[in-house]
Amino acid sequence: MKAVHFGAGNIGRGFVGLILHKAGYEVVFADVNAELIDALASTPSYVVTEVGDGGTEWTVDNYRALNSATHEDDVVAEIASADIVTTAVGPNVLRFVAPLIAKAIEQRSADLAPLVVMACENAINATDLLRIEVEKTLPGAGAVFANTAVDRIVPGQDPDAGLNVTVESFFEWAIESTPFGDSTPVIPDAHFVEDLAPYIERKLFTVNTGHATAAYHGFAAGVASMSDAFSTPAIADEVRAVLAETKALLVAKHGFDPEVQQAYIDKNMVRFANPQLSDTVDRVGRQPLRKLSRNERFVGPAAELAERGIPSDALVRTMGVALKFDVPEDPQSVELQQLLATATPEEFVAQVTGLDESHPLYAAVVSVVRAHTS
Ligand SMILES: NC(=O)c1ccc[n+]([C@@H]2O[C@H](COP(=O)([O-])OP(=O)(O)OC[C@H]3O[C@@H](n4cnc5c(N)ncnc54)[C@H](O)[C@@H]3O)[C@@H](O)[C@H]2O)c1
Ligand SMILES: O=P(O)(O)OC[C@@H](O)[C@@H](O)[C@H](O)[C@H](O)CO
Repeated sequence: MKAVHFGAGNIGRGFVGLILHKAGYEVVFADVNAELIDALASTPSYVVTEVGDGGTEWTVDNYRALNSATHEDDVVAEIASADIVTTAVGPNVLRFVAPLIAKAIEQRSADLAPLVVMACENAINATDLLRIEVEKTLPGAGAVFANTAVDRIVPGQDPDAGLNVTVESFFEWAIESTPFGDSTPVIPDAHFVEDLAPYIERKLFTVNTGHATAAYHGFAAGVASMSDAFSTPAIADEVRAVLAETKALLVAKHGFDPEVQQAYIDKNMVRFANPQLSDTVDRVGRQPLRKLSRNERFVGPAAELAERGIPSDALVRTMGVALKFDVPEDPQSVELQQLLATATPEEFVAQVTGLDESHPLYAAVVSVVRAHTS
């Protein structure tokens, strides 16, 4: 069995690559980072170290690595004969890998089972976004496209770690089952669910909303590490406040038992504060324009709460604090600061959040942007 995985970064090596390896797949990593690909291609194995309860060490081998910028045809040929193709490149990069997947589907022998395509990104229905991009060059692409929700905190790695990755011991990979019919792939560490929407929304609007809230309040308070941010009582209070709001939405929308959702929040508060994970507010707050966009972890739940007449004050307050995120190495942070300096609050809200003035959340968001810029 063979899987081609785009994005040999943190989650690629420390989560998707590991789980597919454990499931018995030969993994072909494809990435545009030449140094990383050269290192993988010349190293027969790397180690994933899990920290936290029940953590262990895994050695990943039986992989190959290809540079998808310089060896596009080779990558296409690998996908054409693979069982599965996965991505962990970031939602904004899916459009760049899609043409390779489209070419591979076109070249694929009719004797093979359909290719399984799964995007493993922090975005709602990321595989659907990938499918739309694939179908721009190959309308009606004949493959199995399955959405997934991936959860494991994999921080930026120590530069001396080489290919080895330190991750938290917790992980969850939920995959929608319906696209597979009766030929679901065997991936023992994943679980297949009929309706992914509650899983992905619970994950994104709890784990990622809470995480980003700590990152932005932490950045504003001059705190660099995520564990320090979570051990600052005022920041932990802000996280609890936003998660109380997203809980109200998840309970109302998906019918989650409030006590079960509260237990999920409490478990995540412990995960977030794991002192053995050296995670930074710069990583967790990265790409603030993506994080402040319409269907993402703040505007998404806040908009739905406003539509239901339920308060979202802590979410909106955090959006205001996110505007302070000023990290010169992060191109979206630079763009955010330029926009704040040049656009009116109304223009900023329309462009960044996609809310229009008739939306019940619009006035509150314009108001925090105005307070920030005046
Ligand atoms: N790190 C985590 O804790 C975590 C957890 C769950 C989900 N995710 C999601 O996984 C995705 C990747 O995150 P990450 O933390 O691993 O980031 P990362 O920066 O460590 O890895 C991304 C990799 O993608 C590669 N890449 C960029 N453009 C590419 C292209 N056109 N073709 C092939 N490869 C390309 C980069 O070179 C890099 O190696 C994101 O969507 C993120 O939200 C991350
Ligand atoms: O990857 P992002 O930029 O969408 O979000 C940053 C972190 O919140 C994220 O990577 C988490 O560590 C991860 O989603 C945990 O499962």
